[in-house]
Amino acid sequence: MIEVRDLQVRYGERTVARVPELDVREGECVAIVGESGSGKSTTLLSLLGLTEGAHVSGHVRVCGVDVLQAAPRRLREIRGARVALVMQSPQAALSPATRLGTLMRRALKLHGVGGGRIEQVMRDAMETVMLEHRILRRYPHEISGGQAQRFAIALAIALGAEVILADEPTSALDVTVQAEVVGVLRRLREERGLALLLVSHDLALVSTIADRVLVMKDGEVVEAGEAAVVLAEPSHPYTRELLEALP
Ligand SMILES: Nc1ncnc2c1ncn2[C@@H]1O[C@H](COP(=O)(O)OP(=O)(O)OP(=O)(O)O)[C@@H](O)[C@H]1O
Repeated sequence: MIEVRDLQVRYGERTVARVPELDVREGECVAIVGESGSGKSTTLLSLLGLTEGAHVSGHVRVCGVDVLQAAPRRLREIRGARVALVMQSPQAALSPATRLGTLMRRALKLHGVGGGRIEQVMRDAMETVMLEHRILRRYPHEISGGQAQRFAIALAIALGAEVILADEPTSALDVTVQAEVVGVLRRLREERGLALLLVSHDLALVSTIADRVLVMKDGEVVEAGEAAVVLAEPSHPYTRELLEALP
């Protein structure tokens, strides 16, 4: 679903991310970890051609689309519908004066889901993320951070996403709510075969969900491999440092 080779993202003269190789297949979860400023978000955004003002080179294929060569129209087709971006605080991205149900209905219409099917698709998506249907009548400021995160995931599912790119999806949430959101993501990849690329600085979270891990520092991948191996026997001093910093 995601295939990256020799990705390089530059802002002016400065290279902020270099990723030699990154693959995420159906039903897999790969995590990118590293401290603030290490290039994690830049890498994630470059997969959808969203690094405005950057010079991006290499090979990036997402859901069969050659992202760095594709026409804007082709990129818009995968953004949102086939590839969903889930950010740290989705509430900020939701229109404050629009009820959640209206917002989801509009998104579905925009992506061509037929009128008769819309209500059923919405019901199924809300059920999948374990949100009560009545939440759809609320405005974004009337829901909690965990509910907003699950709503963002529900929207992705309703639109038929095959890939979820999640940037620190749980870092604004308290521990029990984090576990709920992670549970939803885990189920989606197991039951629906969604591919999940997760950016996080939280190694405890990563260890519970990721198959593979890329560790980034100063824009470079310093270590990559099976999550269980990297987290149990880190070979790079920086990964050891990250692990030692765990509470
Ligand atoms: N639009 C931009 N113009 C110039 N530099 C940028 C731009 N966006 C990001 N950068 C730089 O790229 C580097 C990597 O940033 P990035 O946001 O990818 O890091 P990160 O690992 O995701 O950090 P965080 O966890 O804080 O989000 C940073 O030094 C940042 O200043």
